Amino acid sequence: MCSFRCCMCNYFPSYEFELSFSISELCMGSLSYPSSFTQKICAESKQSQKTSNHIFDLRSSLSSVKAIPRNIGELRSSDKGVMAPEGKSEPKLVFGEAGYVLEDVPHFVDYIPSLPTYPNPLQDNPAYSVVKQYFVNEGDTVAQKIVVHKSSPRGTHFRRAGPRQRVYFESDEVHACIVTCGGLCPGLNTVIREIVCGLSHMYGVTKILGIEGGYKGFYARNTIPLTPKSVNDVHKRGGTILGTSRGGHNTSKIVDSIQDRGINQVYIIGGDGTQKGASVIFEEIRRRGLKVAVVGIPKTIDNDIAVIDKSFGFDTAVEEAQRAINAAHVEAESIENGIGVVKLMGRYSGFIAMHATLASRDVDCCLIPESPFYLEGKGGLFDFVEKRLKENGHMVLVVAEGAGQENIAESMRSMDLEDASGNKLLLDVGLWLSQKIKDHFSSKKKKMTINLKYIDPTYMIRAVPSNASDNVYCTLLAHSAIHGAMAGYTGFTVGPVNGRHAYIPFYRVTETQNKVVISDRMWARLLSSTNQPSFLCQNDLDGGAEKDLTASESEYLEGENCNGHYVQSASDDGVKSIQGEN
Ligand SMILES: Nc1ncnc2c1ncn2[C@@H]1O[C@H](COP(=O)(O)OP(=O)(O)OP(=O)(O)O)[C@@H](O)[C@H]1O
Ligand SMILES: O=P(O)(O)OC[C@H]1O[C@](O)(CO)[C@@H](O)[C@@H]1O
Ligand SMILES: [Mg+2]
Repeated sequence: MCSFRCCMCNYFPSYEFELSFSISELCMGSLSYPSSFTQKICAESKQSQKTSNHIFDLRSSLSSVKAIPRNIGELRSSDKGVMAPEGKSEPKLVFGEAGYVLEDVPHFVDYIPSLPTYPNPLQDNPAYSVVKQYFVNEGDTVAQKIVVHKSSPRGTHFRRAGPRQRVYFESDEVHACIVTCGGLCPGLNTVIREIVCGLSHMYGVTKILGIEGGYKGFYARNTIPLTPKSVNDVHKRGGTILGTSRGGHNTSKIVDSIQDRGINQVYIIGGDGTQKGASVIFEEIRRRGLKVAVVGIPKTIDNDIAVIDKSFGFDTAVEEAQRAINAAHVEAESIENGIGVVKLMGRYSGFIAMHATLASRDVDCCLIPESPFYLEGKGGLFDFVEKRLKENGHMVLVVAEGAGQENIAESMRSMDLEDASGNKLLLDVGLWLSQKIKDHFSSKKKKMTINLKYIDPTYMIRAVPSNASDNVYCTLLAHSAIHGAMAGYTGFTVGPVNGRHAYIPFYRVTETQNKVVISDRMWARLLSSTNQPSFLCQNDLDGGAEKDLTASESEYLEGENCNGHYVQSASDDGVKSIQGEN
């Protein structure tokens, strides 16, 4: 016998359901396929003249599932979770009323039946026991889209992050590890610190290992024991105390190492590549049937991770960029026809450059990868530089490192090199642009004296410690990650969606990258603040036909998004769903 509560309306049947289905149906099909188990339950509720269309969340009643007198030993190997034919687990979708969809994250019970649960030790923690309703309701979900119309479907939701009433680990059973991968980012040490302190102070965990040097550290480097004492002031330092790397993701060696060391919670901090790696590790762990939670904490200075509002360290980087822009401005305005050029990070997206420009107000022109630009001719960059110099006597130009890569490749031999993770190595747009501007103004035709200073603070803006607001954000991320792992969730990335922390399945944050949408209001704000040309209609300005946009150019023009970025939805119709707020 087992009882359920509807996760939409809290409907709680006054009778208990006879469990006429097998435990494998329960563990496999129910949450993923509403057409199977959920409908079965709804049919039961109809029979008893109760309201229909309830969505029953089995998690809330899994402790009672344990008590079902069916033998777990009956499980066949095919019962170990919902696996797609190629061995990859399928998305867990729960459908509700009015177009509600929950894109749920995996849970141990999906592939390990009959796990015991324990009361959450937080209920006895003096710091938390005073908090009214500290535990989140099992059915709480976070909407991906918050700007809606009367008739809009309710749309995609993610499971709300936070502590649960019951946990799937006893404190002394937990053996956690933390690894940092990819490039540096302000706040890495804060996240490490808060995972260690959170596990220790909230859940009484004592065994926490740091994996040195990124993914390859699992099988090729030493580990460091981490304690609240050893990480006490690491948040004051930039970088990562664990070290990081690119490349070296050997799934079976990594999972062997996890298994051999008896690790059962893996916290993986990194960008899109890292989250892809974490997803593969999760799949292998699930295939082996291990009770190991794999949790991703999204990190990237570029702020291009899909679904989440913002990545940690981004604010710090934008703030640090102000120092370089200020220096460029001081240099430029102190000399006749002074031009300050500042290169900022942003491999495929221009968020840092866009925000740093908007924050500064000293910038005359911002160039980003999403907005192609041209140098010569009417409406081109040279024209604009000359105009600004004539108007103001100086100018500041901010360029994201990924901008204008096609222009550079056209004028010099591109070598198409990649780093160890397969990311394209960029040509130095700052140097190239500075040289082009110098050449243009010193040409016989122009003969205009300019004084150009090129500042390249790219690594400086990501090597600093995180600022106060990023520190708070890192704490929330770490805590949400811990609560999720303790509650038995796995295979997820944690992050804020419209301000609420949520558990997001790996595939949603890795299937696409956020980009600045140049037809959006945020980019329009930048254009109106700098009063720079949009560089979109060279042919128009030259009196020719409208410029044919390439596929990638038109992608950046699609949709309206007030935060200036798009997220491609996983919906079948392929329509881009826009997240953001005014
Ligand atoms: N598709 C993938 N499958 C498995 N592992 C991957 C994949 N892509 C990247 N990785 C691994 O993830 C780690 C980090 O990847 P990458 O160097 O691309 O940085 P990132 O996490 O994207 O961070 P950032 O680019 O913001 O610095 C590397 O060790 C790399 O081998
Ligand atoms: O650390 P590396 O390998 O030099 O890579 C630099 C890249 O990493 C990032 O900081 C994050 O992806 C990018 O902005 C930059 O292009
Ligand atoms: Mg990356």
